[in-house]
Amino acid sequence: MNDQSPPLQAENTVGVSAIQNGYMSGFGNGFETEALPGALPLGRNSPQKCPYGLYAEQLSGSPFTAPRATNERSWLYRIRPTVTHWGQFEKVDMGLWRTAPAPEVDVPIGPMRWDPIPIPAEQLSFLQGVRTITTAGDCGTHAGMGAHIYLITRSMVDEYFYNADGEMLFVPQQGRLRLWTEFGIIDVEPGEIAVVPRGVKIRVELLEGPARGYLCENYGGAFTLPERGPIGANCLANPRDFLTPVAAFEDKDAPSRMYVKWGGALWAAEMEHSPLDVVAWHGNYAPYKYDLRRYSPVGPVLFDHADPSIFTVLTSPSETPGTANIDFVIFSDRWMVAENTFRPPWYHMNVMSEFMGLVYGQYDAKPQGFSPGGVSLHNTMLPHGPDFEAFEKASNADLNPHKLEGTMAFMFETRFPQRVTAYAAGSEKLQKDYGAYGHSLKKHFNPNQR
Ligand SMILES: O=C(O)Cc1cc(O)ccc1O
Ligand SMILES: [Fe+2]
Repeated sequence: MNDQSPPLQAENTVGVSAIQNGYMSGFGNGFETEALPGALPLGRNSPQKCPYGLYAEQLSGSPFTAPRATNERSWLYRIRPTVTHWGQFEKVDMGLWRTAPAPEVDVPIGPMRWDPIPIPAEQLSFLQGVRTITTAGDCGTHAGMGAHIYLITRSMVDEYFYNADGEMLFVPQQGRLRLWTEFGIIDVEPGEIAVVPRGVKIRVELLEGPARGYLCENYGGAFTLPERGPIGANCLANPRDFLTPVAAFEDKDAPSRMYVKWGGALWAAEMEHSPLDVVAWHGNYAPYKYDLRRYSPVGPVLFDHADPSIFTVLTSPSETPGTANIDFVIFSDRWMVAENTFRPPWYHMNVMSEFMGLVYGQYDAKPQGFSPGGVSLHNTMLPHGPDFEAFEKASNADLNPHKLEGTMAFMFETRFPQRVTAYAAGSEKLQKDYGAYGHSLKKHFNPNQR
């Protein structure tokens, strides 16, 4: 190796190479991976006998007949097919997890904001620790979302779960998780996200805790990368930065519990072995993770503030072009350079509804009161924008290039109005006076001075 060769990574590249031990790089690729040599049948999906005495099972995330661009399925070669895991299911308590439609309380006609929900000392597994803040659309028609906070203080042990109601986008805010999935192992921490497609079995282990984060349960079209249009072939979220785990399996016989969220209810059955028994798999329907700090934002380089859609990481499309079921949008480190421009978000009203969270740092439209771990909700066609402090500061600031640093806010934006749960409406963390933040904005109008 030549001593003069450039460093492998640019100065501001985060972490190590995309191809890390245990992950494969790319978004929506047709992957193939095996945890035992030769476990993957060659040249066909369903041989008369699979290697190692495995069972073949197809997991279809899209209708069989979906166009190629949206057709998603994987073939799993497992110790036992999922039907063998199937015991006597009983409905169990869902805790504070809610599913749309959930018209529990009247939704206030105003902005809402919550301080971070504290993580209790009590033992909470992932399933016990989900607290729904809002629901939108109708899970039964595969439209809309649930927006949740998760609080985790213990690992799931011999407990497994899959969600038939939607795919799950994890946005960790505190603590590290290991998602043991049928497809392999994903470690995820604040600054990263993980997506578990509908129907994929998992066990959530707490690597470093306690943990808190946001969870978007997407009842609609699977998250995909947004079109880049005139931006071209690069920037925003680049496909190579998405990481899907290599196959890993448990051959474990032990009294276990299988939980399934199905039709808005939680069901549980006893079983005698781990369902994370997939020795090899191939296909394009699989969980993945992504480091949000790899996102390459594109924005106004001369003047004005662009629509937040330029910061879309993933989008869940609806049947209507351009009308997302959900957009997952981030506000991450970036330079603000626009001349003669009010640089923070403008005042606006939006037909889409906006659920926001903060992973770390400060959000420029709300420098105070919106804390990491907190939530804000700006519902369909309700006015919002910078608070007094943000407005006065931005309208009087020197417009030198300025870097917003150490910040990671995000938005789950959906085409549907969001309903607040009884839990969220009754939470003592709901900021009672937030709805009136607009009142402190001053009148500056002077007809005699342009
Ligand atoms: O309301 C918000 O804070 C989110 C948001 C940010 C932005 O830059 C433009 C529009 C928008 O809704
Ligand atoms: Fe907004």
